Amino acid sequence: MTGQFAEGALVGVLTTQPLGRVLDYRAPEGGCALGDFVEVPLGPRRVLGVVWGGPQGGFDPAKCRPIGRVLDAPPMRDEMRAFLARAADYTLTPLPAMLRLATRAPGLGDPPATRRVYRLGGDVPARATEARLRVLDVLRAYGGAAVTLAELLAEAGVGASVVKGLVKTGAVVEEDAPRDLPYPPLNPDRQGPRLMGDQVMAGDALVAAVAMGGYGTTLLKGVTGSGKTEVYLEAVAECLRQGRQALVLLPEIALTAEFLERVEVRFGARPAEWHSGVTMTERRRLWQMVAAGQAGFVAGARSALFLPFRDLGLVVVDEEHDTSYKQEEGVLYHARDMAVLRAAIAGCQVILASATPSLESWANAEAGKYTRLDLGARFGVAELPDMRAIDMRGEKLPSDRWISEPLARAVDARVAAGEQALLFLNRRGYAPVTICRACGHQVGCDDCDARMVEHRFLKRLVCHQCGATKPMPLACPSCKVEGRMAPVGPGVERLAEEVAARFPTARVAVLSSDLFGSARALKEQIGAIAAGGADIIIGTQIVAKGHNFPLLTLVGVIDADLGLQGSDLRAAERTFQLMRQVAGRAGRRDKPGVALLQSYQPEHPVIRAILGGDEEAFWRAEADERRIAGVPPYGRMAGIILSSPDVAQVFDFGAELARRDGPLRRIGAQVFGPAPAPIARVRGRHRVRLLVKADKGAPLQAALAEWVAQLKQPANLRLAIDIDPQSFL
Ligand SMILES: Nc1ncnc2c1ncn2[C@@H]1O[C@H](COP(=O)(O)OP(=O)(O)OP(=O)(O)O)[C@@H](O)[C@H]1O
Ligand SMILES: [Zn+2]
Repeated sequence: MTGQFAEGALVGVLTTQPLGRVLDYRAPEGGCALGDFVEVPLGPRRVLGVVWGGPQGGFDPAKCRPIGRVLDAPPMRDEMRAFLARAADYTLTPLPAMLRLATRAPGLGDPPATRRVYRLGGDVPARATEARLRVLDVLRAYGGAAVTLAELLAEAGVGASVVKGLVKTGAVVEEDAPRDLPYPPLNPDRQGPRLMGDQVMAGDALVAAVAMGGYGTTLLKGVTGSGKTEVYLEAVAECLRQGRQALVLLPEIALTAEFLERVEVRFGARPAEWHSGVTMTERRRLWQMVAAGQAGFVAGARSALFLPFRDLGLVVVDEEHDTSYKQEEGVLYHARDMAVLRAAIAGCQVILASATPSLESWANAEAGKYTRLDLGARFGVAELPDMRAIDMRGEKLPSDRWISEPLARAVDARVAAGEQALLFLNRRGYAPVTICRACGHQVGCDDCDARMVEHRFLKRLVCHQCGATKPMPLACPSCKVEGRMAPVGPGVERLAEEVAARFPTARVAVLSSDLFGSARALKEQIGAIAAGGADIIIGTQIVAKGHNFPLLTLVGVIDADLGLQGSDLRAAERTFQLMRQVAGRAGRRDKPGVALLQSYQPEHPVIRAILGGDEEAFWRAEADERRIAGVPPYGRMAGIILSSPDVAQVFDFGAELARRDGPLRRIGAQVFGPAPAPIARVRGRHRVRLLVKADKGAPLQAALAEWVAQLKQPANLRLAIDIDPQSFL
């Protein structure tokens, strides 16, 4: 049988250690097979690996050590190995780093067993100390889910004795639960909402594609509130009927309960969840069940793409334009692109859903590579919001106020009518800049080339680059004059002050990722707002991401010009997407909605396009510009980010790279730079960027690999290659 290695035979093992190559070992007693998860000795340690193929050679066979043991986990399938290898090639990532993404669950090889877990009991403790209440709060937040002691202690911030005390009183139940229970099955044949209008045709087309099997990508473009979710859930239903597995990627799965609830209504059970907020116990269970084919439907963050599906039949990338699909640290990959790659290898369907697709996907549909389905109207009686600009040049606001009179009056009217208004400002914290009124000094981060942002809620200044914080200085750090430090510009916290003063009787909620201790708390707040728990919502971009606030009828954008500054090639596209998404939160039920955009340049072509609503015209114009400039999606790019504590070294290395551009020139590619990165220093490391541009068909990765391999990197210099960069910071 292929893939079987008899005891003592040489085999190649890929480990998760950063060694850059596959190592040879001897098959253990009983032999091993291709794809087996194994534990191998590496120096004094034992590390996780996968049997990757035959021996690599180049080692003294006499010195090859035997594999420690074959783990009791379903072997990695050929398809997954091919996916990791292709993704590694595409992103120029070493394979061990890819394998780490695919093994992010604890205790992979542990035999099925029980573990001690804790959950809420019935009794109320007689003595309710603050620590005890915290424990109960955490357990309540997890609903019925069981939690390990370590997780419980960490989340509640208490000692083990507190939990043990609660177990004695009966308020907390301690039990041995079997690990890795299968997920409740979903019933695809339950009656879902009946599709209407355009939805019928789109749903039928998607169901047919899934039923036929094989690879294909569909761009499901539907205006906000058109029911894209209901439509793609029909494709999920068909996938489940076929007995295959479906994966839905969502940008903020940790934040929204609504999606899970809708799935439960449709299929009678919730999907399995995979994201950073999921407990380790649940992660392990999900990983195992996905591999065993006993989790039919997974809803997850981008990293769910690396789960070991046994029979993947459908991948949905919801809000496919969302910038969070690009991982900007560690392995630099775009989940949308990797979803398409994975599906092509697995032979399954992909649905990219959005009201405002990325230009990449739009162009792929234009070129006929993707099928395109359109939902042109909102579901039911709901209509798209009326969008208008408020010309801020005529408003003459004092420097510490940001809400214009027309917007304030509109808010008043909505609140008086018992409806909700959303004020959108994409800036966390209280004020983006703290300045000394005596000397003009702006408070910066000690380790980064960035200004510190005041967060009044935290009572600290925070660096949004490295996370460092410091107290607000009383005296200016530069001129030492006291009492003259002042905030400049608005963040959501400062806007909340203005709102409280201007609308004293309204109930105000601020939604910003940093104002909540956990994703769970933020999720609860979003649910409470949807249920009518606030009159005025102030939010950063997290409110733009696919939430349904049924009572919301007015969206006010505080600064519609914010994203238009800067030279990012996607500035226009991003602003267009964000504005139309935020506006799309208004008027999703029976009452019509309005979106008011405060702008100092209402005649700017992008603002005009946003208001005009002719989306196809906008994409066509944007596409033409990019085509002429030869930039993505009509040309290829790679960003090279060099960083080092030594500023001269990093510039010298960059200059040397630029000089030795032979491998790039051979494929007709050009290199620009080196230039200081827009954020020229982070965590004490100086950052320099180069940009490589090539024609669409050019073999960019191979040339890049050859190019950077010409130079030996100094030990303290880091080089990252960002294929198809989304960020240029
Ligand atoms: N066929 C239908 N029957 C009943 N309700 C529907 C139907 N289609 C859509 N809806 C409802 O309309 C609302 C909007 O649908 P949905 O959230 O799927 O839209 P969307 O296109 O994903 O919007 P967005 O892009 O703004 O996130 C939801 O409350 C949904 O339950
Ligand atoms: Zn910093």
